[in-house]
Amino acid sequence: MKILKFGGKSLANGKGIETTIQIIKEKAIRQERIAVVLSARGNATDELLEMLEKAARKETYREELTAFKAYQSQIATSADCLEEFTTLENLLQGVSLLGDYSEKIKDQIMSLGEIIAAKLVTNLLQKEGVNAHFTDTRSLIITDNVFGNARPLDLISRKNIINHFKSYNGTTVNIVTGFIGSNQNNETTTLGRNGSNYTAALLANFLDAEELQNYTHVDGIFTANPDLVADAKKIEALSFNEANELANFGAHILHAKTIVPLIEKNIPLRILNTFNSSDGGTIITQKTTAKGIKSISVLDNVVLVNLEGRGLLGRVGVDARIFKTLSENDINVSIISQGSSERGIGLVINASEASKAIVSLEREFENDFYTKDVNKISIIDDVAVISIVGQDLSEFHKPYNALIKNQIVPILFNNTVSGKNVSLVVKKSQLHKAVNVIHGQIFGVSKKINIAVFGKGLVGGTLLDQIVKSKIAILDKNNIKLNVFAIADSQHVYLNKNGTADNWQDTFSKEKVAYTVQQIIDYSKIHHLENLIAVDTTASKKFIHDYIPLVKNGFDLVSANKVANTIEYSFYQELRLELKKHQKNYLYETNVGAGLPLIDTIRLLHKSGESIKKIRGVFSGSLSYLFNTFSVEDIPFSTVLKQAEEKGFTEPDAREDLSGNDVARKLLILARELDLKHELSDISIQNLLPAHLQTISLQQFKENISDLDETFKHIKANQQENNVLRYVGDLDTETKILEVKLISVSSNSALGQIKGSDSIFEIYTEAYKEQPLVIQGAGAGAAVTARGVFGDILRLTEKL
Ligand SMILES: NC(=O)C1=CN([C@@H]2O[C@H](COP(=O)(O)OP(=O)(O)OC[C@H]3O[C@@H](n4cnc5c(N)ncnc54)[C@H](OP(=O)(O)O)[C@@H]3O)[C@@H](O)[C@H]2O)C=CC1
Ligand SMILES: N[C@@H](CC=O)C(=O)O
Repeated sequence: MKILKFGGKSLANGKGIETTIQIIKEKAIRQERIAVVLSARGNATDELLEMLEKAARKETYREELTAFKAYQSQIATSADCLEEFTTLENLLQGVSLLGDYSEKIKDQIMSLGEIIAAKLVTNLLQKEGVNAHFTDTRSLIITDNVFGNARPLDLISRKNIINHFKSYNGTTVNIVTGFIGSNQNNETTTLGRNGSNYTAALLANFLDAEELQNYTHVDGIFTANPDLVADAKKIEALSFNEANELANFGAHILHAKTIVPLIEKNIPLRILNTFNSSDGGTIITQKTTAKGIKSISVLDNVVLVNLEGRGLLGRVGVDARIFKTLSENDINVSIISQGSSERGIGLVINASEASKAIVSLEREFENDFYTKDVNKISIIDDVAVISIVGQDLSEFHKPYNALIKNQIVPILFNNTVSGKNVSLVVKKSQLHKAVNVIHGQIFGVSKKINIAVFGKGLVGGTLLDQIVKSKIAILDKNNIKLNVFAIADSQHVYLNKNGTADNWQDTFSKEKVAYTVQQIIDYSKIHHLENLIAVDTTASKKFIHDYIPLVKNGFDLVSANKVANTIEYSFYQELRLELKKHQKNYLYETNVGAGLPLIDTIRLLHKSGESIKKIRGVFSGSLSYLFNTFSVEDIPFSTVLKQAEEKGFTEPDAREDLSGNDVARKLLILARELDLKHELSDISIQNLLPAHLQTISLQQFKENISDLDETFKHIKANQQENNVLRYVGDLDTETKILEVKLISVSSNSALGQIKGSDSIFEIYTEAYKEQPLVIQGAGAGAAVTARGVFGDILRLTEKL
């Protein structure tokens, strides 16, 4: 025989009840031997409780009662539930008159949900030609007198069930009320939390069933709650021991008491989805998988009780008093944590028992308050427990580090000595994000990186296209899901927590909204986005002031914008202090040499103690292109400048290049990498712009760029033969002189031979004294720069 158990959602009006009837009917037609245990339908249990509470408060419950009756009789009007409805009315009336109720009355009312469900389903099945028999467990499962959480008396209940199933056998399908029983005085009792599952497990045990099939509204047991973790995966099989661990830590389908009767007789439990009959569900047996399973479960209706006191140190019996008090008040403790200093103890209990716990503990420790041995008993109520079942401490550093990187600092953590289980208490507001971070780390399903791109111009736009093109390959190869949740320009943002579409330009123009950076930060919080990166592909002097707020709110930074590294040194320092404080990273490899690996190389040499004496070369890709081309071709300077702009080599305002400012910024960035505390004003800069072009608007400048032609024609003509023009930077760490200027060099020299938009950096160090270390290559351009920014993002993903 198989025991089938259907939960409330499977029995709700509409698709639920229709599918359930179909499943039972098909099995009956195939002459499978089955018995069916039912919960109350839909939200009946909650509705009954609500009506009871209202009646006890002497409030009207009429509307709810009418709705309850209408809902319950909607599917089978001919079914005779009149008796139950009348009983319900009478009981509620009595409670309303008294303004109170006993646990006994409560059990009578709560039992009606299951009785009505079993009567209606029996009726529907009979109409379909199934030989269904309504089986009221109040006459079979005999319990003790603990109303609300009654314990079945094994021998008599077993005998009753066996006898009943002997009488009603063959083609009979017994439709059994879950959750309820009666005491030896024939008074209705209920079996407490998970009561219907418990009834099904008892039946399976008493009848030596070959399997218990628990029909729910989910496909089985998952690696985490799919409502919280989109990447959660179904677990195909697990052992009773593992199920027990999960049961203890929030997997509601698997209450420990429902597993014990199955373990006793080695009866497999299969969790199935009524609404997805093709899925095989999760099977739970004695067999342990070689690797062991891992699953994350959550308890979010808990509080943390904290008992603190200096006088607790070394005192014998304090813990015993705490637990005695709690147990006398029927309060279950799920997690305990005590420091070796013994100055405090933290306990996790059910939220509903918080007040009771505080009152009873305060009473117990009343004298200790006077003697000041105990100074505080407090409750932290906005907490949740995340348990990683199947996890021991040997690999716990991975999820733990990931939590810290995401600014989630667990309030408490605890592991089991035997078995594998680590539990963390976190703030409830951080629960969603924390579960996703842990899940990503443990299952390596894919690490989701949530990216906000500020600046969607030449570089930012190219970066977004590169991400669109490569994200699937990165997911396949590196298990990293790049999720661009925000794209912003100076005025608008397009936000989507699930990532922007591949045609991001269209979506941006259709769905953009005005924004502040704080709103983007808030959005990331509301949607619990983890592993946050803010990418700055603007040239904005304003946006860099949002770096610190972003860092404080959990963002790592990647920037192509040089401004943050080149404004006053005090900001440079402050930013780094905040980064350190919040354990965040800031990568800006493209600040000097676009996609060339320059900053990393300099940093590595410097860190390793190699003394860098001098860095010189052509730092600017755009100026390189300008002078490489202008020196060898007979065309006006303004024409080459336009070409450089069109090729994306220049700054958004090319005067940043021609003024020498951009090269100076690069020099300053390198100097600061070498711990020189220079300011931009310390650099000697040769400005190539005539005064009248410096102060006009960008538009006016573009209209007047031919004003540059005569000057540069003259400079070019006044060189020695075979010489070419190069705009160079020179950083001398010994003299501490930093200068950028236009020079004329032999076309045969190293500087004279560079082509296109190539930058060249000659690095002179202790080891590279005579022959410098040379890094050369494209020093500007949207594609190489975006690739460099992308490289920084990927480098960060390894750290997250
Ligand atoms: N080109 C190259 O070879 C290299 C460039 N870089 C750097 O890359 C950066 C981007 O250059 P590029 O793409 O050419 O510039 P663009 O002018 O093409 O694009 C700049 C983008 O930034 C946006 N923006 C401006 N201010 C803000 C703000 N406060 N908040 C959000 N977005 C803002 C602009 O929006 P809006 O249109 O609304 O103004 C625009 O979308 C620069 O800092 C540059 O120095 C670095 C290395 C090499
Ligand atoms: N305008 C800059 C672009 C990169 O920083 C340059 O030409 O190097």
